[in-house]
Amino acid sequence: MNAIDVKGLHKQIGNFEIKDLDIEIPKGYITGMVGDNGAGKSTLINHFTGLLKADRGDVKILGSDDIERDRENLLNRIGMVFAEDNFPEHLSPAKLEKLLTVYFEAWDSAVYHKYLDDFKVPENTRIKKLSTGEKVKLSLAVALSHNAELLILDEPTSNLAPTFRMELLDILQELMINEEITILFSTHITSDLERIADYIMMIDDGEILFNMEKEALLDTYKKVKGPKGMLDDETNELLIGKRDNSLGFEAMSNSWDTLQELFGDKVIVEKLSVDEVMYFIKNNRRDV
Ligand SMILES: Nc1ncnc2c1ncn2[C@@H]1O[C@H](COP(=O)(O)OP(=O)(O)OP(=O)(O)O)[C@@H](O)[C@H]1O
Repeated sequence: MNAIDVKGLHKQIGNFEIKDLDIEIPKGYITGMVGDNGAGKSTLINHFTGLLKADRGDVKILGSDDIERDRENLLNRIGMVFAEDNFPEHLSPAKLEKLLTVYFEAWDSAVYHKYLDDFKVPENTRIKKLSTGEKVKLSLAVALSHNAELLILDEPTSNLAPTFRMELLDILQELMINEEITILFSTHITSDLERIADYIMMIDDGEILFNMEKEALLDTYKKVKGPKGMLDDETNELLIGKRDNSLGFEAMSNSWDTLQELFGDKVIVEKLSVDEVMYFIKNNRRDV
């Protein structure tokens, strides 16, 4: 069962194009979305929240294939955090709650105040006076206080201090254990993904380069390094995004075991980081 199902999504904005994407975000898991600046992460997310409408293709969220028609119901069931929030700046978090209780059917005041307290967000200070990080924390408190089934977080951690980032990742993980919830979050901080994501999706220039279960990704693909002159045309074909350096080459490969059989100790096989996966895949695109 998928929380988000996208088929053939196409969108042209100026010179940028989201190119006929098929995406499945499975229910009950954390999916992390990565990609360079301008890759299309926010544009894609805006289609999930109804802020943008596709030129063509289908977007199905929490069973609804008509976001406009079901907007109110969906916004109750989706918790959202964006890098910039749209809360009325003249209100304090305490006053804001009066609006939110009207808006969200399943608003939980006790949970909201608990998060404000835990996150050390001053309840009676006007939002415009809050620091950037405090505003993100306020958005998170709101997103976590209306019993949302799906959390969509667009770079939630980028403005947060490392200690709170860790705290937030723990909170998100705990939510997964205690409740049937789905989380999609975009980030540039790949160590956050390594820590909590079940699936990793990479977007580049409006295309999905991969969307895979993290453990399967890191078990299937490994970093391989070897000396100069070791490879022929055939073994070269087993490598993804190869880069040569003064000592030899390094690349990513899902045929690392074959290379090990062929070359024994001459080839070094190591675990990849998510950053390295992205690096080699981008290299491969450049080479093709
Ligand atoms: N309203 C718009 N008009 C023209 N171009 C736009 C508009 N909105 C977005 N774009 C372009 O679409 C591309 C994708 O932008 P998007 O914000 O989705 O990227 P992103 O992956 O979220 O980037 P970042 O990591 O920097 O936040 C960019 O090239 C951006 O300039």
